[in-house]
Amino acid sequence: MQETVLDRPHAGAPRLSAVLKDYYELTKPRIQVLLLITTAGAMWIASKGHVEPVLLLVTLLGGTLAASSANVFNCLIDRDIDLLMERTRRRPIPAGRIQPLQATLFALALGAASFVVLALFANLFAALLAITGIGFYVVVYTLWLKRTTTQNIVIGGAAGAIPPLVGWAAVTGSLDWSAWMLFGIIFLWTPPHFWALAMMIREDYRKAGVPMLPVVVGDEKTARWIFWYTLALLPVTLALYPLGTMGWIYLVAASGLGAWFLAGAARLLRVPHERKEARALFKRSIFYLMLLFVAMGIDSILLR
Ligand code: HEM
Ligand SMILES: CC(C)=CCC/C(C)=C/CC/C(C)=C/COP(=O)(O)OP(=O)(O)O
Repeated sequence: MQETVLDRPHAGAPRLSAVLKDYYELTKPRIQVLLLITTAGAMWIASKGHVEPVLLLVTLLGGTLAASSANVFNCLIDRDIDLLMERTRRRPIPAGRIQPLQATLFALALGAASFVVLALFANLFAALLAITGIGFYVVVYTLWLKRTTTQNIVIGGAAGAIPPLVGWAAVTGSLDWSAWMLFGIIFLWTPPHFWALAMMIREDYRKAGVPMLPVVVGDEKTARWIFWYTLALLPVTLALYPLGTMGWIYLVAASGLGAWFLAGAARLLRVPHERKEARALFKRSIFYLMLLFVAMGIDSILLR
């Protein structure tokens, strides 16, 4: 039987809660949790375990607003390819629930709010770093590299590595070697994180014409690159101990977690066509980074 408007009393005007949910969804909230953990971890290290609670809260708020702005711009620019992919076609803009103009205004407002919050309550340097993160993710990754090269996420991944710099700068007003090591950790972590996901949904990217590595070079070569990046990541994580940034608690955690992550990459190397194994590594990448930064926080609280 044909459904009528009477069957759906709110069909004409969407409920406010549904509209708010759509705007919330545009900010890609699930990714933000890990971005916040990396920002907070950096703040704990930079303050040697004594982070000021108000500064922590305003920096996390400013960081969330910045990442939200970046993600809304990404949803806006990528609405054509998002419509072609199963994973993303129900997002608010391709599904027609939010108009491009509304999304543009929302993204601009979020970016401006992040700048004001960080500049007023943390410092100008942190605010400028967050704006750089938005600019890099939107212009360098989304507008330029994503559709043109298999190295899109290697270079574009630098944007995702900026949140710990924001956290560090909020505490100290500057950046030192330790801060750049945190940047390096996320930079090297991003290819295994993302290529595992891209292997899972390679056909989606092929359909949308996005040159993600598995689409262009296949599963075997991608699994090899994942393994090499994971291997390169481990010495960088461990270097925080001899550099004196972190203590033995972190060293033990980083060694164990590193071995676990590398074992996952090695398993995928053996069965590169197994979607299940790629999914397992993608999940492992998220737990890995989360626990690594939690270990940094615990180490700085207990040993400093
Ligand atoms: C250029 C760099 C990156 C790319 C291309 C990338 C790509 C992706 C994609 C496409 C997804 C699936 C998202 C979805 O379906 O909603 C995802 C999930 C995720 N990403 Fe990344 N990512 C990058 C960097 C990062 C960074 C730096 C973090 C945090 C530190 C991060 C954290 C996450 C988390 C937590 C999820 C899982 C979300 C869920 O639970 O569904 N990603 N990533
Ligand atoms: C300091 C600051 C504001 C930094 C920005 C950090 C940031 C927003 C990182 C996000 C990384 C990410 C999820 C990329 C996915 O993009 P995609 O277009 O490949 O994903 P999609 O296919 O799910 O849209």
